[in-house]
Order: sequence, then structure tokens, then C-alpha cells
Amino acid sequence: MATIVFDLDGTLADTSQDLLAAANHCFGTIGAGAVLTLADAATALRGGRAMLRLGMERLGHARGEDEIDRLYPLLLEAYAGAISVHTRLFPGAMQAVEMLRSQGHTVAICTNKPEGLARQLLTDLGIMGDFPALVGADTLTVRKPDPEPLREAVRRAGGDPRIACLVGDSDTDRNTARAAGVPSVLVTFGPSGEDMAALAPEALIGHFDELPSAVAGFWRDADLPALDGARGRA
Ligand SMILES: O=C(O)COP(=O)(O)O
Ligand SMILES: [Mg+2]
Repeated sequence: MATIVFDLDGTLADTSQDLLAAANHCFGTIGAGAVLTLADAATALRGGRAMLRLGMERLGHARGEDEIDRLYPLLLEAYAGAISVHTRLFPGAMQAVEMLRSQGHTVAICTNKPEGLARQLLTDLGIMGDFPALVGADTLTVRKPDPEPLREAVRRAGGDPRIACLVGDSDTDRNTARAAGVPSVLVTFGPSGEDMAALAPEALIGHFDELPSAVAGFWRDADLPALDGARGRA
């Protein structure tokens, strides 16, 4: 059986509103108003630095990167203080996890959120105990799209990194899976949904209830390179 690894932001949960609020708190400390709006959800799901960069651009800050470095810890602090106010799991996420586990698969999380914040969020959402392994941005010295955090998440869950897939919502997730030599599933229900097909993942899902059959296809279809590689070396 395989290890199904999930990205967190934009995949398991819509974290965009709480991320945007934390970024706007930072802009407030430099005298700006709410620089980002709900229309910036896609940027929010790319993480704190991406939000600060967009805000700095809008504010016309010349020394943007220095300011981003200075504001980033403030953003993390603000976010930690209100991490689960608006954040919700996407429909069917945990039912899909339950189904996959009942089929004998193992699950894990690989996120570019700092590990502590990811743990805090999963605990608030009441699902920390459902994931035997979690690798965050600072768990190792490298983060996605380096393949190592994905492989490490699989190993920590007790699985074989060659028999795994990554469920995500971004080019980063697609590239991470590709670098690890395993299939990816990209979700199309987020704010960047229409861009996902162009990334040519092995599967696209518009709802979590499509995930178990998408995953089953990976290890049923003998033509998949990742499968051949995994079997060839096993
Ligand atoms: O916080 C980020 O940079 C993105 O987090 P994710 O990897 O869970 O989508
Ligand atoms: Mg994501």
C-alpha cells in the first residue's frame, strides 16, 4: 500500500483568510491599511513572504526585500495568534483520508508552513492525530520543491518513498513530486484551480471524493514511470 502525502495550505484547508489577516496586521504596523483583500487568496496560499512581497509592491516600497525580512517574524507572530479563526478544511478532506486509511494506505503531511504552525493549525482543526507524520518548511534544511521533505514525510509515516504520491495545489507541489519520482494529484477547487491542468499532474481532482479512485489508478496502471521505477528497484 502507498503513502498519500498531503500539502496543507490550499489543499487540506483553506487558510487564506487568516493568512491575509496576518499580512494586513503587518502592513498596519508600517502605517498602511488593509493592503491585501480576499481577491489575493491565491497569493496567500503561496505563503507569508509571497503576501508581503505583493503588499510591498502595491505600497511602492523600494527596499522591499529588507522590509519583508523585517516583517516576516511579525507576520508569523500575528498568524500564530489567530491561525484558525476563518480556516476550514475543504469539503470531504477527512472523509477521503479515512477512506484511504481504510484501504490500507498511510497518510502524511508535507507543507512549506513552519512545522510548529502546521502542528498548531492541525491541532486546532482537531486532525493532528489523523496524520502519523508531518514535515514542515523548517523540519529539514531544505523545503519543497526539494524532494527530500516529501521523502522524509513518507519515511516518518513508515512508508516507502518510491510508493507514494503528493496531493497539492501548486507548481511547487507538482515539482516536488516530479523531483521525487512519484505522481502528484492537484486540486482544482482552490483560487488557482484553473491553472492546475497546465501543470500536467498525473491526476486532477475537483472534490476530495475523487481522491481514492485517482490514487488507486496510480498503482493499477503499469505504464506509470513512477510505478515501474518503484517495482524495478523493489
Ligand atoms: O506556507 C506556504 O508557503 C505554503 O504552504 P503549503 O506548502 O502547505 O501549501
Ligand atoms: Mg499549498
